[in-house]
Amino acid sequence: MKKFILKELKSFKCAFNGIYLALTEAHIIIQIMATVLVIATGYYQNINKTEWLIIAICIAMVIGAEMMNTAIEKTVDYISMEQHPQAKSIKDISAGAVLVISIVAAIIGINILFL
Ligand SMILES: Nc1ncnc2c1ncn2[C@@H]1O[C@H](COP(=O)(O)OP(=O)(O)OP(=O)(O)O)[C@@H](O)[C@H]1O
Repeated sequence: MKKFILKELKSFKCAFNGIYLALTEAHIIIQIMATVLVIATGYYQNINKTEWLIIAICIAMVIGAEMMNTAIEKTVDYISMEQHPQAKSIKDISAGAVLVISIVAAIIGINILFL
């Protein structure tokens, strides 16, 4: 049991290190700045509990997707820095996934905060 708990704690430590590493990435820093703006606007507009929860899901989806995208980009670059159509497809699809989530999050955010 003790071994299991120690292993879980180590996994948590690695995951927190992942968050720390992500915070050094330009795209993530921009997402964090956007998040601060959204939260400030939420307070200003005095949105209700349900709206805060929906906003929280959107923020987590966008930042989580951006972190996954960064991990995929780093994996591709780690395997090879060589230019290759397959590497381009992988990175473009991954970036496209972030875009899809960001567009939906923006539509939801605009509806809750401004309409
Ligand atoms: N090895 C590669 N082979 C072919 N095309 C690539 C390759 N690496 C990147 N690209 C193309 O360049 C684009 C930008 O790649 P890059 O790795 O610079 O990502 P980015 O979105 O600019 O993120 P970051 O600024 O974090 O590096 C990719 O979406 C892809 O179209």
